[in-house]
Amino acid sequence: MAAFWTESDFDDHETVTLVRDAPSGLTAIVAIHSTHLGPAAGGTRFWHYADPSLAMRDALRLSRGMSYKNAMAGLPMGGGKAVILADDKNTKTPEMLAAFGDAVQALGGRYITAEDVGIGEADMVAVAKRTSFVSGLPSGDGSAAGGDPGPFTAMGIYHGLKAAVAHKLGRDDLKGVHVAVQGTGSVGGGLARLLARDGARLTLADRNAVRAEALAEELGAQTVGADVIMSVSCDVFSPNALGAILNDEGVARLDAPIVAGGANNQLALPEHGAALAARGILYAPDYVINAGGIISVALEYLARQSGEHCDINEVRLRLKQIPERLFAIWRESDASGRSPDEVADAMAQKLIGR
Ligand SMILES: NC(=O)c1ccc[n+]([C@@H]2O[C@H](COP(=O)([O-])OP(=O)(O)OC[C@H]3O[C@@H](n4cnc5c(N)ncnc54)[C@H](O)[C@@H]3O)[C@@H](O)[C@H]2O)c1
Repeated sequence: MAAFWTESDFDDHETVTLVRDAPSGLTAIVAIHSTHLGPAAGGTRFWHYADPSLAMRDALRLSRGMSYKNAMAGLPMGGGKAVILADDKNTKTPEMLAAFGDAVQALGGRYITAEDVGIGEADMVAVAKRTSFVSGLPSGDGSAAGGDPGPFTAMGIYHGLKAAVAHKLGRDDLKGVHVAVQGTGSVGGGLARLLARDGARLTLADRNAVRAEALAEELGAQTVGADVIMSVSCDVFSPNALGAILNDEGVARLDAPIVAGGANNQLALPEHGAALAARGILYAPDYVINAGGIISVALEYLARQSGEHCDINEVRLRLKQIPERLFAIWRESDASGRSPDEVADAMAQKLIGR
């Protein structure tokens, strides 16, 4: 693999910091893609990578995604992302989190961190002991936004999925609309509960079959194996597990007129957005539909900085605006013939001055 600084993912970043703390064993990358709209906000991923260059690539792609996501969500935040390189036993210690907090503090507020895959609320509380540039902290009595972003992400996807059904199928409700949900974790599980409440017909799959079956029993849904969920004949395929599932094979397997779900980086390559459009499948760009979590953590952070309480109703209001952005993208896509992901990227790049 070429040196990371020659990679195309690298060269549109403002700064990329490699953090090493020998006493704690911490190795981390903090990628700041853009601070054009405000401090770079984006979570910290804790993951074991077979090759460190894959960690760099992940950080770079995810931080650029955060710039686009924050801009399209109308937040006064730029985009960044941190990756902590875990060992093969996923050893995570308080010393490591403290050293990571010190590294975030040393960036002086250019990067604001939060939870991501492998990092939970308790970890953020540990990081917050060393830096104030943290969000996603527990919200206490539930009257304020903040804490685990998963439920807010799920709520935003629910609104966006309804918008997709209205745009593509001309339906204002979800009664009997068949949704195939890939991944029933924090986001997919929360989404499935909201869809069930509206009378949607659900087919669920998770690599952890026990988890999918328990949720199916609770909601009166069906389950299928994780290897076949993408081929289920349905109205909406909702990816809420892994990225890069919309590759040549994945796009060919789909038997649904809509793809609307929360997984980050769903398109394996940009050309797969065009491949979906060529098949007549409506795509809800991932970073637009899954912005609910960052909306919550960003508003929590901004409120805390000004010594205020973040009103959960303000977050709910902003989540309800996700459909407006999607409709604008789809209208532009219909008018121009460009795929929705291409339209969304162009809108986001304009917003961040690129
Ligand atoms: N949590 C958030 O607020 C948030 C925000 C934006 C985007 N996302 C993205 O949404 C996705 C899900 O996040 P989450 O927080 O729900 O994670 P999670 O770990 O709670 O849930 C993910 C679920 O997917 C399952 N899974 C993994 N591989 C699978 C496969 N091949 N087939 C079926 N199921 C599989 C896992 O077993 C797990 O149950 C991720 O791509 C994440 O990056 C999450």
